[in-house]
Amino acid sequence: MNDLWIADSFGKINLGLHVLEKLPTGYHRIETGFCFIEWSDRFEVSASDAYVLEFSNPDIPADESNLVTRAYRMFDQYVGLKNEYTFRIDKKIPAGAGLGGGSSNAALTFRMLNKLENAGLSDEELIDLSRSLGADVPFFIKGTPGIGTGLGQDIEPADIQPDAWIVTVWPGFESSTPEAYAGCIPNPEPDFSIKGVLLEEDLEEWRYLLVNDLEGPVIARHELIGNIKDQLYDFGASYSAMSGSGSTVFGIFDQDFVAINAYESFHKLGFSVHITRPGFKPDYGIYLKG
Ligand SMILES: C[C@](O)(CO)[C@H](O)COP(=O)(O)OP(=O)(O)OC[C@H]1O[C@@H](n2ccc(N)nc2=O)[C@H](O)[C@@H]1O
Ligand SMILES: Nc1ncnc2c1ncn2[C@@H]1O[C@H](COP(=O)(O)OP(=O)(O)OP(=O)(O)O)[C@@H](O)[C@H]1O
Repeated sequence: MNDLWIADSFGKINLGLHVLEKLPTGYHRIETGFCFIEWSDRFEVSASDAYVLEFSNPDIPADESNLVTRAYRMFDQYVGLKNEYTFRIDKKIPAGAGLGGGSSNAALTFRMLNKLENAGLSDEELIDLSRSLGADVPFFIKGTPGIGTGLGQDIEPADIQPDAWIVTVWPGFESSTPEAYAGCIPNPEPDFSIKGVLLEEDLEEWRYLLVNDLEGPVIARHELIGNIKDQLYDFGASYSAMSGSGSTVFGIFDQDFVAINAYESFHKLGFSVHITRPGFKPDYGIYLKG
């Protein structure tokens, strides 16, 4: 019988983001804090005669442009595949939402192929292979909360997963990453570092110190993102911000009943909303089904 392997592809949020400098390549040097959310896609993978990619959500293009296909082709090119595989993905994380769903899928594709093919590549080797696929992919391969510098791909593990509830609210539309960066004026010398605030300041202080430099220009185009942020503060969030280049907004709450009230209120309004437990640690296991 053909083995069926399952694993979860988790989303991320950015706890603050400084855009420091525009580089000659057009990319930007940044500093950001990455942590995990429980919102995840489910992968089911088995060996097959040819490569097949299927999504539960037909809106995701399952073609050569897909980050799973690009990771698959790259692994085949640089490492070599002995078998072909079918990937069935139950897609729950909204795309273009600032939650890194596509990047997380690419990272899990590398990790699954590495395991199923017994290729034995280290995380660092997988990270080097993945860099051209997206700025967020190395974080998802590393699999630990941390501070991202450079293009956001140099990850220094740090204990920054909030010991509090995270409510993530997707406003219902995509937000463009290139447009978000293009709308932002880099500041090479911010008054404080994201790392310093996340490691040294209490959660209650974050709203006065932390920023996401991409937020202003994106809110100027999408007022609803700013409204959701205000609403999360009204519901009692200790800290609220847009994640990455948007469109998702998150609120961090100290108390469970306050977080659950915010979650339920957004849910009633028809938003796609998710909640992450304090100190959440993703299960990075790849398991045989059955
Ligand atoms: C906003 C973040 O999610 C924060 O973690 C990332 O910086 C973006 O990650 P991503 O979506 O994986 O981004 P990529 O697919 O690598 O790049 C998309 C586009 O974003 C811009 N980009 C991205 C990363 C970076 N450090 N500087 C940039 O200017 C570039 O215009 C690039 O063409
Ligand atoms: N496997 C995939 N899952 C989701 N989107 C994908 C995938 N492959 C390619 N894409 C495309 O990539 C684009 C960005 O998707 P993704 O969900 O990674 O964005 P994001 O959450 O804004 O990422 P980031 O936070 O890294 O900017 C989407 O427009 C989508 O069509």
